[in-house]
Amino acid sequence: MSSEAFGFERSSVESVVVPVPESTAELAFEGALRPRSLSEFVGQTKVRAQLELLLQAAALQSRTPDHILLAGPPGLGKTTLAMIVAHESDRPLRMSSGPAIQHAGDLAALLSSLVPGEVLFIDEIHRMARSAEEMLYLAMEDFRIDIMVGKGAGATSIPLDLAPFTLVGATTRSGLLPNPLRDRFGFTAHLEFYSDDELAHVISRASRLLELEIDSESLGEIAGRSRGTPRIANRLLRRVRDFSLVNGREGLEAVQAALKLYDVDDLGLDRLDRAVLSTIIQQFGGGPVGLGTLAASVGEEAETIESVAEPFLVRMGLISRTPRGRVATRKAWEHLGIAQRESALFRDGL
Ligand SMILES: Nc1ncnc2c1ncn2[C@@H]1O[C@H](COP(=O)(O)OP(=O)(O)OP(=O)(O)O)[C@@H](O)[C@H]1O
Repeated sequence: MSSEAFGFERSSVESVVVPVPESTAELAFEGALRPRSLSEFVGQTKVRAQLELLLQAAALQSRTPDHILLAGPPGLGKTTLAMIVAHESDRPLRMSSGPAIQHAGDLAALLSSLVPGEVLFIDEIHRMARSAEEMLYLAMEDFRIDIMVGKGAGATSIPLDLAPFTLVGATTRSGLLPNPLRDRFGFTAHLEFYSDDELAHVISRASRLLELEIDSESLGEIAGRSRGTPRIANRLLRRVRDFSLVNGREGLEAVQAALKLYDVDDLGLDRLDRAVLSTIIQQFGGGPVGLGTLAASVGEEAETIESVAEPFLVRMGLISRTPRGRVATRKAWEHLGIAQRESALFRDGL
């Protein structure tokens, strides 16, 4: 639409600078870098092969692919894979999320408007309302739902046939899904953290798309601090690009300076990770400390700590989850440069 259509002249438009909120810019950046096919999707070799087979089998039998559950920490490519499933099977994609489905009616409206063969992506499916979950069981199994009309003794249920669809659910907390829901997915993909080599590949692909030149040392440095997560790798690349643009500095030295400025340490720990570690060590003598108490002390949601910080800290061997709570390991004390206190836990080998 032209600027004139809005009732002002082009020259006046050009002089107005409308700031784009950072989150919008980040989202656009993320979208631009999303692989569109399984062959462009880096790493997760096993999951890719499993998905490929599932999609090919469905295509050979001219049916909708089985329902797919994608489980794993944030930023590993669940949304990207859902888009790829739709793209590779040449089907339309509808996107929703658990928090947006707070009543069975929300889900009924969504399901009844699907076109035949559509891929329905529900992100954070573990956060869907319980009443909607129950409706989803029948929908996934028989492509049918029962709609309740009226209340109390006079209530009746009217069955409604749905168009066949493929549900792709994503969750960072597969343990929170009730078994009947989990069992109705034909395939569950557990996404793993990426190796540094795979992340270097992700960053090199993103640099090519952004027409940025980057040497292999810098690639390795960003990859090593990306916490096994492509989203973080792309985000750090963006910060490094900004730093180089503004300061006119390039190469490994610029990468290190940029990441230092943004508080990303050499293991890739960010502010939240370090807050979790230092709280366990400094306020709770290294632990054990329960998740709720830890979250309150750090000033974060327990879910954020459990799904965002903890999987990486456990994977790095910086914290252990014990029946009595979270414990900082010897490596965590060393990493924060705090002298260890001899405790029974260390004697137990933690
Ligand atoms: N295997 C991959 N190869 C290349 N890029 C990837 C890959 N996985 C993820 N990415 C990039 O990382 C970004 C984040 O991925 P995505 O949004 O799919 O993660 P997610 O698991 O859905 O995260 P969340 O759980 O927070 O929704 C995307 O922009 C995409 O470009």
